[in-house]
Formats: sequence, C-alpha cells, structure tokens
Amino acid sequence: MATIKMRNLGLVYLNGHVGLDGIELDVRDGEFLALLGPSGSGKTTLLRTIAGFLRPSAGSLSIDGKDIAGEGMWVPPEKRGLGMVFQDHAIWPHLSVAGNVGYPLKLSGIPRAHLARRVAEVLEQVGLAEYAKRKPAALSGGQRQRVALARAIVASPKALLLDEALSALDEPLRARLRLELRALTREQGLTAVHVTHDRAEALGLADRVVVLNEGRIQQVGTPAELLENPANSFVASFVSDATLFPGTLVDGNFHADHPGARFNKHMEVHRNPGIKFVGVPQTAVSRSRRAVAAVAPTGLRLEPVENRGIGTTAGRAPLARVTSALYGRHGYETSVDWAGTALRVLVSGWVPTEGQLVRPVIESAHVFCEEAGAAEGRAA
Ligand SMILES: Nc1ncnc2c1ncn2[C@@H]1O[C@H](COP(=O)(O)OP(=O)(O)OP(=O)(O)O)[C@@H](O)[C@H]1O
Repeated sequence: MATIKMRNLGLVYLNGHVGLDGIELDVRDGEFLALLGPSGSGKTTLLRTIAGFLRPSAGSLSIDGKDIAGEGMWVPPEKRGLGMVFQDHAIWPHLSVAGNVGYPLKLSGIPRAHLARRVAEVLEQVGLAEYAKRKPAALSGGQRQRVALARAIVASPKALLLDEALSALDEPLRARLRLELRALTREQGLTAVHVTHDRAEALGLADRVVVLNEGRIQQVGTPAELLENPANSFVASFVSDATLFPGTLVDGNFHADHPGARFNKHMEVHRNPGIKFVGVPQTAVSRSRRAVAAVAPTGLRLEPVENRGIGTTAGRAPLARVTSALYGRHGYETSVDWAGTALRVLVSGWVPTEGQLVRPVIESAHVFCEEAGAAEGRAA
C-alpha cells in the first residue's frame, strides 16, 4: 500500500530528447493506475523514473510522503520498496520456480524457514503451488509471467510497477491473467502502476487511466470519464477512436471544413443533442476561432442509401462508401470513406457491406477549441 506523488516531474535524455515534461500525478493508495499512450509517448520513461532506473531532470517524486527523487535527493531502486514486472518476464533459467521467487528475500538475508513459508504462500496466490521445483524452461509463457509476478510481490512491496507485463501473451491467456492480476492487487490492497499501449486493457483493468502523449499528461480519469468527457481531441481520438473534423467555431456554432459534416446548431439542434463544447471561453464565444470536433464511432449513425450514385445527391451532403465492416462484440466496426475522410462507425441492427453507399448522420460530438482554450479543456 502506498501513495506516489509526482510534482512537475521532467526528464531530458542525454541526446536532448524530452522524455517527460511537467508530470503532476498522484497515484492513490491501493489503486490500479494504467499509463496509456501511443508508442514513444513516455509510458516506460515514467515507470522507470518511478522505479528509480532513470533520474528526473526536474521536479520531485515521493512515496508515502517520503521524497525519493528531487533536487539533491536520490533513493536508489533497491531502496524504494517497489516490485516490478516486465514484458519479457526476465526470470533466471537456472533457478527453479521457488528459487526465482525467493531470490529477492534471499538477498535481504531473511531466515530460511521464513523464506520458504513466504515463497509457498506467494506461489499459492499466483496459482503455481505445484510448480515450485520446476525450471522455467518447463513452464508455459503465462506460467513464467506468474513467476515474475510472484517474485515482484514476494517482498511485500509498497507498490507494483508493471511494464507491458501481459503484452507478450496471447489471448485468451492474457485476458485470464488480466483478471488474476486485478484480483490479486485488490485482495492485497496493492497500489499498481501498469504501462500498456492497449486501450481495452487499460480501460478494462484500471481504476484510473493516465493518457500520455509526447511526455506530457493529456488527461487522468476513470475509464468512463475518458470516454464520456475527453479533455482534448487527442484523448478522444486515441481512447475512443473518434474521427476528428477540423473547422471554425462562430457564435457557438461549429462549421466543419468537411463538406458533409454538419454540427451547426441551427440546422442540427434536434439531431445533435450530444454536442459538447470543451475549452471554449464563455467570454469570447462570438469570436471566430479554429476548433476541432471529435466524433466517436458511437456518435453517429449510417443510413443505407440506394445505389444511385453520388452525383444524384446534388445540394445535399456527400454520401459515404463503406470500405470495411468487421464483426465485433458490440456491432460492426465499420469504416467509411466520406469525401476523403476515413470515418469509423459502430453499426448495429444491420449488416454494412463493402462498397455500400451510406449517409452519415452525426448525433453527438465533442468540439474542442484547442488554440486558446485547450489548457482549460485539459484541466477539466
Ligand atoms: N535512452 C534514450 N535516449 C534518448 N531517447 C530515448 C531513450 N529512451 C527512450 N527515448 C525516447 O523517449 C520517448 C519516450 O520513450 P518511452 O520508451 O518512454 O515510450 P513508450 O510510451 O513507453 O513507448 P512504447 O509503447 O513504444 O514502449 C521516445 O521518443 C523514445 O524514443
């Protein structure tokens, strides 16, 4: 159990690359926090900074109120009391399962009887009690990852740091280990920070998710908060797969540059009850400014159109053509080409077919004013 606080944490790599910039984050006691972001967004950099493998260039880091990194202050990784699990499990092939799991305790010099008892207890918790004497070579990938997890928790760490710990595993094993991991951290009240680039995993597992891009926090929130109230167009696009429509905001109405996308309140007010404006200063709504609308796959519907050809719809918004439709749990994950914009739509109730003509009708969107108001939106 631990709280981890980061204040204005920054890290610049030796080659001048900014790995982390102005990270303000509180990991709460006993929570499961996911760090989510595209490749190169700084997830691993942040985790390794918490672990103590990287030294921040600015700001401070504390665990349970005790400073562990900051100006003139540095606590090495082995003194931070944290457990770590990596993607490639990194267990020693020459040691048995019990030897691997007990290794951290052996280093700390605890009595043998205590060590054996604790190893047996942890192996039981991760479902490997019968495998204590086996060598890692005689284990499956999932079992090896359980060994790594057992080794990370054997010394009762204050918090567990997981770096793509499940990413090397195939479904459905991965899904099973996800549940086991969540149950284990919950039972033990363990604070966990889990790095993943897998949105479904982050949203499904975590109490809260931190979305990172280019070393900066874009938003911290529960999975529902991120989906329902994304702080900016990056979060909407990355977390919900929203399609982004650049445009102009005038008098509180959004005019998309796209010839078909209608967000104008006068025309669409009844159809668009879901449009939310984010980060638009109330004092300056009449000033024309550039903005971007994010439309999630669930924020629009497709109306099938008889195949009369796009030319016959003069005066109306251009039609779109289905480019792919993949069956998924919640409906058909459909992509359409709408006058050059690739639009993602979740279709249920009918089966879209490739090449079919459709009319997209936008029903809800988030409009972000990201020039001046972005900071306000992000802070929300
Ligand atoms: N040792 C290093 N020296 C210079 N730049 C580095 C170093 N390690 C990482 N970076 C850069 O820092 C940025 C963040 O890297 P990081 O590994 O934290 O990203 P990530 O979000 O974990 O990505 P991935 O999902 O691909 O693992 C990247 O642009 C990366 O190229």
